[in-house]
Amino acid sequence: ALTKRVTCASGHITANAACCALFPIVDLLQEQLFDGAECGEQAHSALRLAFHDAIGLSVHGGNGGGADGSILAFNSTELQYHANGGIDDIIADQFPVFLQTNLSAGDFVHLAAAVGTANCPGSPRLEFKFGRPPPKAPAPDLTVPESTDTVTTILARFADAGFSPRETVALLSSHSVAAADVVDVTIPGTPFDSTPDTFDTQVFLEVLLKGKLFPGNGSQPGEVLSPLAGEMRLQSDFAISQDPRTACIWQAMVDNQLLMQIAFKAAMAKLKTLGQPSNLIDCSDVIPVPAPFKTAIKYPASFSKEDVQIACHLLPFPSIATVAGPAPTVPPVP
Ligand code: HEM
Ligand SMILES: [Ca+2]
Ligand SMILES: [Ca+2]
Repeated sequence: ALTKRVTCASGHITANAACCALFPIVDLLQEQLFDGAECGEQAHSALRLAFHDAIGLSVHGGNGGGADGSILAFNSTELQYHANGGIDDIIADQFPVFLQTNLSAGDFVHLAAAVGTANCPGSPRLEFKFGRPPPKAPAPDLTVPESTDTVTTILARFADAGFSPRETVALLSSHSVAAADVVDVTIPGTPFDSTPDTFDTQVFLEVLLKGKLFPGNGSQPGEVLSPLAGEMRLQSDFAISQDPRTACIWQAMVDNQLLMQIAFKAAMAKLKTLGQPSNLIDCSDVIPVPAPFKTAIKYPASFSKEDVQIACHLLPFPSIATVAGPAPTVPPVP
């Protein structure tokens, strides 16, 4: 089959001339938002922002415009919602960059998420579709799930936005490049796995390890015992890992980088276009190619299969090596 190719004035090659305008914006994002293509806090938060924007939609209608950038354009409303705690920082970082572009808020938020995620080694190269119209109104409150919610509530909210339990677990791969600032405000930047700068399956393993401690100021709402000093475990991640509706999907991700990449990429493609016109232009080739995850995941030092709270008995548990030495303390994301 013939693939259409356009060479932009800048020399970049893309599938559609309309995408040429995006290459300089990708460079702008890398320089001004992502500290020169890092998988750091801004990249993590740009991904979270895309989720909190897009999930504001119901397939039954009347619940917001989905992936429309409403969270950026109507931030004074949406930032008041409890579930958007901590989102103020990335809005403040993105807004001045957004104003230097002529993109719609939706295109900006979802381009930034794809570029930021690409900075994380091991991530799939996410799609980017171009041409979202400006958002019409803020999303209503209570569309974003919270870590205090039950699995039933969470799966019902995702289903209402069009996602199956399998897609929901796939989207939670994002917690491999993630940290919490507001779950326990005494320990900002506390990651959900020991490798928050790598998009690996470490989070699916570590959430299954026996909990021992709370990393900061005791037990907070939406937090449960973590296996490692310096690591935060969300109650919702743990509950989803143990629930019969999701446990085997969760466990299947452990040490299966390719499955995670394929499932996350597909679910994100859906998320990033929720509620948007079907005639968006495919500009996926403006997204940088992520570095590969070259090694294998390991148990953190001192852990082994003995410590895994296996909740799926239909699948064999993969055989995984252990890092040598004493149990680590996971450093915060700076
Ligand atoms: C059951 C659904 C989910 C719940 C309850 C949940 C909850 C949370 C919470 C409580 C935090 C920490 C916020 C803070 O204290 O600063 C967080 C961070 C994060 N979440 Fe989720 N989340 C869910 C699903 C998702 C999805 C679907 C995505 C993306 C596709 C996502 C991406 C992220 C990222 C990247 C961060 C880290 C942000 C940063 O490090 O700045 N989450 N999530
Ligand atoms: Ca929205
Ligand atoms: Ca990780």
